[in-house]
Amino acid sequence: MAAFLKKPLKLALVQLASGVDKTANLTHARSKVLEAAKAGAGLIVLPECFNSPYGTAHFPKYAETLLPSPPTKEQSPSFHALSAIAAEANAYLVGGSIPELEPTTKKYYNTSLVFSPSGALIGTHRKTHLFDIDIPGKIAFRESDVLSPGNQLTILDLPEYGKVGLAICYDIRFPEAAMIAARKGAFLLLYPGAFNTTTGPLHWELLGRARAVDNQTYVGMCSPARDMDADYHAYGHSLVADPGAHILGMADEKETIVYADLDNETIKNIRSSIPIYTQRRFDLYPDVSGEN
Ligand SMILES: O=C(O)CCC(=O)C(=O)O
Repeated sequence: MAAFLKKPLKLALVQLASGVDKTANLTHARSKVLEAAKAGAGLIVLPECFNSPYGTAHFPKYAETLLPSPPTKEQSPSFHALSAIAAEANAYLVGGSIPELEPTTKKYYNTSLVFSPSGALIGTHRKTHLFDIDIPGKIAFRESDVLSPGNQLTILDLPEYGKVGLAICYDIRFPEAAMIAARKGAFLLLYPGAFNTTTGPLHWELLGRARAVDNQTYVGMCSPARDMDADYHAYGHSLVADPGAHILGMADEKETIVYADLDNETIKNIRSSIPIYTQRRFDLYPDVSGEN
């Protein structure tokens, strides 16, 4: 069986406590990422909207311009901060997400930026499924009032380790993209995400373990810490599930770093004991084969 994960990897999910001050948030993110790197993490993840409050009212105020790439420091302080932090940490860094303003179309996106240990941009993901829900009496949210959806699935290639599927928060509810990333050889599916105190207890862990068991890959979900002074209360509970859907580590709602050691053996073992990879009937469902 092919090695999906070329060598063991320590993953770190930084459940960051952020406030309204972007510069302070970036400085704080740096210290937590360096802490994770010092603990041996080779891949470090920040949450969705890690340097701003989460919410439609906040997206335009905090949006940065990323195109044409590379942006100037004035256009995107977060791009430059993340690049420098990745290089200083000497680790892969997933800059959870930031609100992005596309300068030509004037559209806003919820965009993740990924940097290599040398500080080079190696991938971006614009959230493809926007968080538009209405649970009467509980929570109504319409990202699409402000944001536009991205139109591409994202699979990162980390040369030393292997492939990682990347998507953002509500994207996790759509198993098709996860399945395609797994079929293309991803060992890990990563979701920076800010669930809330209604859907979080109901679905957060369930969805993480479901994507893991569907695909027999590792899954990492990285939330902001909960801020009761903010208008949106993130669920927290950043977690890592293994390819057998065991929880390797999970936070509560406070700021912390969740670590997990990932290896190829675990993927191989689960795939040989429950061999759904060789039992699939793509003749019955060719459109989810990942071959298209
Ligand atoms: O799917 C959910 O319940 C929450 C999603 C969310 O908070 C988001 O996409 O930002």
